[in-house]
Amino acid sequence: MFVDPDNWKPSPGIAIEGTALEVVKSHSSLSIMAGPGAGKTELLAQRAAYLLTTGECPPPRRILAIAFKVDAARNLKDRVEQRCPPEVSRRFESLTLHAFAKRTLDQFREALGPDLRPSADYQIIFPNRDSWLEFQRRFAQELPALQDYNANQLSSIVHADVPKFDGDDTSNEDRIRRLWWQKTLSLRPAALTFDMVILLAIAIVRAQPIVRDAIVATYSHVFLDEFQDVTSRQYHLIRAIFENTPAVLTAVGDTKQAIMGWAGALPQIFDRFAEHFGADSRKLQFNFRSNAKIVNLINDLSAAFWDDPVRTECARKNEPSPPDALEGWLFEDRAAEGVALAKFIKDSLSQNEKLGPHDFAILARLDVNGIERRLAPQFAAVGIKLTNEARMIGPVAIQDIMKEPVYLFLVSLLKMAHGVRQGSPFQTCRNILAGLEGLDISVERDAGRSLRMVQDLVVQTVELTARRAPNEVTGEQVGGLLITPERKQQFLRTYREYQNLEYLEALVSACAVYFDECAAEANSWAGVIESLEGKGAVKLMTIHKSKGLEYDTVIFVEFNDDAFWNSADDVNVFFVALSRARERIRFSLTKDARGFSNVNRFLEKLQESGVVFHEVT
Ligand SMILES: Nc1ncnc2c1ncn2[C@@H]1O[C@H](COP(=O)(O)OP(=O)(O)OP(=O)(O)O)[C@@H](O)[C@H]1O
Repeated sequence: MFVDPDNWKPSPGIAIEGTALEVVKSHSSLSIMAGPGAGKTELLAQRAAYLLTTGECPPPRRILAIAFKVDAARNLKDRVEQRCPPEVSRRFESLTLHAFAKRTLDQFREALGPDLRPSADYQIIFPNRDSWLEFQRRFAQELPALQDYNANQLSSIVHADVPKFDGDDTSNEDRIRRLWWQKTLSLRPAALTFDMVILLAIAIVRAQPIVRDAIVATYSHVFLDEFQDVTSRQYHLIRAIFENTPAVLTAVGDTKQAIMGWAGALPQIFDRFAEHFGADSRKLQFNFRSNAKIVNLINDLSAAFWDDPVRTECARKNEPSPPDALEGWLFEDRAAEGVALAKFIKDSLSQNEKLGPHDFAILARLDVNGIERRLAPQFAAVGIKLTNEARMIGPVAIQDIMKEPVYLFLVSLLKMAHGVRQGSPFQTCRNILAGLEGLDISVERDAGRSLRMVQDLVVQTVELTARRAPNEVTGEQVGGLLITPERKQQFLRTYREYQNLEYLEALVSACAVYFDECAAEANSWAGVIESLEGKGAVKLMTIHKSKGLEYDTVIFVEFNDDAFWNSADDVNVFFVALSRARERIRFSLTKDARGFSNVNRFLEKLQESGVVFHEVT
């Protein structure tokens, strides 16, 4: 049933040799540092496939993959699902640290003493500056010391640790912390920030070794993806559970893509990890993503901006790079820029039939909504759709909706109902359904059952949609048909990230709204499906959202002082954008921008590295 470790092969098209192979097969904890496109995510996916299929992670034990952002968690899960059969990938759990902490609290809440135990229906709150000032104002009489601190300081004090309810308070900070926690925990439902959830999860595993043992017994291996973005509190939870246990940890990251410094990401995290988990470190030296010209540019700029640059080698160096791989454009104003970008993409599409609109990404640091308003009409004028996938529909960004199992389930059924086979909709639908129904499709009887269930659903979808034009069917009808109340309960039980029914319902409504938007613009079901999959549109997103993704052509807009203000993260943000491109990158500047003094250092280095900036009239 298991593959012999010596006969294990990576997935087709993936070359795993040398250090990478050593990492895949490692029995000890390791940290892997590597530059962009070095295959860090792929390496974790291959290691998961290796551990699960060879029995190094034997059933019922599991792999726990923790990422620090929702997108990274989903990316990794998607890759493992693409590379392993469902009965294997089911033992791979990929979730954010927040979701993991919340799950720990939800499962073991009773282990907390009465002073710290929130009500079972607690809500997550996101206090902003005004909330802290309101707290200060309301309780100033009870605790005058509150007035000595500003909003940021109050947040730090409250989240430094769980409060002590016994013994004497030693300081004002202790008293402030205790007051906040008392007030929020005594609300019905209780109100907790995510940091409070993490602190409570730490308190549980510290106080109850049996809980810690249960978690460690579940997971033989732990992956930490995008580890450069971990904060001190998050890292504490990982230590509190896994330090000095047999769990084998694999942390991957790129210190040069650390763009969460503003959110408290820990510097020197890899050194700490080595110290606490005895983890040796490894470096990956190839860039599998970008062509030689782009890799050279990344190397040149790394040498210019960092004291400790690591040169990466282009794994594709024998392939030719396009002559126009790197260019800068300077436009008179934003209106001229919009027209030219639309024309550039339209011309590129007509010159290269292998490209689709979704191979182009427009990246900006900020204000993608404003950029969408500005560019969308100009793109529409030449027949190109632009999707701002960072736009929120209800509580979720479009790009997150697209990765949701609920959404994939709906889209796969629409695809089958309308004969679209690309992307294996049958497998997607059956795997999700098997998970929901608890069926093991490697067993013949369950395989047959899941097949019949899929067929039934396809018939229902055909009945609802086939004889009508897309804009005659609403998203609500599709959602109501396929995501019944019982099905919602199944999703809640199966996908732990769907934390409660309220969230799931908001998500289903968001899917419906997005369906309506796609249907309104398309004149065929194939067109709707293309839009639903984000295929027929050029992508517009923030650089933060582009992390972990890649595109044939990346156009970097608003490269000016509105978006770069000499923050500590500027250089890393710039590198993240640069390294998303496989074939071509464009830097687009407009003379009507506020100014270029903060980005001048990038512009100078780009020109020194051979990027030619044309004035476009
Ligand atoms: N070992 C490999 N052999 C062939 N192709 C690979 C290999 N590893 C990764 N790739 C391909 O290279 C690209 C980049 O891989 P991946 O996204 O895993 O890199 P990463 O290090 O996580 O990138 P980043 O940190 O820049 O987001 C992907 O298209 C992936 O399929």
